[in-house]
Amino acid sequence: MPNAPSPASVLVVDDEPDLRTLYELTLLREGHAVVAAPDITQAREWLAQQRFDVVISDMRLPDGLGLDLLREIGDAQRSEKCIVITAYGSAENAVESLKAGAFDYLTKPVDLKQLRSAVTAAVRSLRDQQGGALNGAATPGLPQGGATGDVSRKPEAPSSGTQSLRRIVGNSPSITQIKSRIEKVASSMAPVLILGESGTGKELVARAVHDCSHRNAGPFVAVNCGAIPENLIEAEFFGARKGAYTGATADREGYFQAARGGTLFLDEIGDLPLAMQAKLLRVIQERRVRALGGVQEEAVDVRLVSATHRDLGGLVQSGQFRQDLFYRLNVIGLRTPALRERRDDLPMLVNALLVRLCAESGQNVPSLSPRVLAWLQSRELPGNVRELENLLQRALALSNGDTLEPEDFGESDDLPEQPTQPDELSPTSGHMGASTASPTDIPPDLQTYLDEQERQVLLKALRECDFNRTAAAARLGLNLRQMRYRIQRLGIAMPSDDDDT
Ligand SMILES: Nc1ncnc2c1ncn2[C@@H]1O[C@H](COP(=O)(O)OP(=O)(O)OP(=O)(O)O)[C@@H](O)[C@H]1O
Repeated sequence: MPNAPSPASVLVVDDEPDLRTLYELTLLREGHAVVAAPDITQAREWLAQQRFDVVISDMRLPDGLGLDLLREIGDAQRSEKCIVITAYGSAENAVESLKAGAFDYLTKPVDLKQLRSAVTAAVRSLRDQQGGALNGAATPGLPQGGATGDVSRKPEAPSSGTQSLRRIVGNSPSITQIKSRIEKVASSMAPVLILGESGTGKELVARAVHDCSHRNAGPFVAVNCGAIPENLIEAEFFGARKGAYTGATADREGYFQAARGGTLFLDEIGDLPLAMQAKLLRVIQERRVRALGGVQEEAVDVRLVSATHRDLGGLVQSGQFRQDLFYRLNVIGLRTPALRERRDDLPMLVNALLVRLCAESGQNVPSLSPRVLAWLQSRELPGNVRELENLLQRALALSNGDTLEPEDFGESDDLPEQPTQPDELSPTSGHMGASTASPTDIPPDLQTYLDEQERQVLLKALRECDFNRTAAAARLGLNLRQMRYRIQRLGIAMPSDDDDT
């Protein structure tokens, strides 16, 4: 991605006069307007007078920590993007700064190229949040003394980000929460670790983090750490020079180089061999990589997002995963919920997956027999959304009508009995029409609509009572006989015929 810097106002805080001058000159040469302070007290004075785009602060200052300044800026809900400079090897400070809201950190001795690109990235992120408008404070020539707009508003995701977030289907609190976390954390450089069972959408979330960030015009490189042969892993990650190993007939880039200016998604990070974990840690600490067989190191400008379905904390305990790497990767933690934790999202997910699958295969979207939904609701689906997607794909392939029936799923053993009541949604009502119709819509078939509502309520009660009919009946103010009758009439599949399973 081209790094054309947009002029910005920068405050540099460092107690070493030579370094201060070096940073100032470097940034002035980029066209930024720079002021400098030797300590926190003077930095506060500058901040009281005007708003900056970026604040670069050393961690250790004569009258306090750069982290304190960072926290003050955060507490005051100011818009400045902060970059903290930490001593080499002080991983804790860097992680703490990112957790406290720093946009990025640099390690001493500061590489000037990295300084320039960190500032450019910070300015771009700020401009994205401000809707791309270069306002008054962005113009060099300080002081401005004015506000740069409403800093407390939520950063708005760029349009690719909005689309990416829309792809994460669901209305349950856990999904709403993860989407708003993605928007919040996207703008910084802090590493993100996504934990969740297989098929819960970890890659979707990783992509949304990238698409919502100012790096979205850069590449998103996804790597499955468990799928690379151990002897090739270093070359795959860091690149290799010609002749570095048998078969390396030309220089080649690694994932880190390919993701330059963008995001590197390390999927199944729990499967990374220990030797490679040490090398990855070094790259994160030093922000530089050296290709296999290469002499020179090169700076990397990559945001890391990792994911695993494994219990990473447990792997740390058993010595299979380095604690220091875990700490580095887990600056921001996100958790994708299992499908069983958000059963109410199932109709919406089925709907969205059917639309997507049919669009991909050029099919018309079929209607869905309500028995299908009841059947799906009663299944455990340990493979989560991916399993649901596979089931629907198979049903689409097997079905030869306009309506998907449980029989199309090819697993007749545990299918509910065909109810005697007409329970099919008319194709004109659209698939899922009855279950998703809002109460203010007039349903095309009142009985079907009411049955579907009743089915949803019964299923919810049954699930909450672990499919114990007696308990679920009590919750609903019914007796057991009434409950059994309704279960049978609505064709709800139960895990067992026993009343008190
Ligand atoms: N919330 C969701 N909304 C829509 N589709 C989803 C959602 N979650 C997952 N999917 C779909 O399910 C499939 C699996 O998702 P994804 O690959 O992101 O899961 P994962 O957690 O990374 O799985 P694994 O751990 O096995 O790699 C994809 O086709 C994805 O589009």
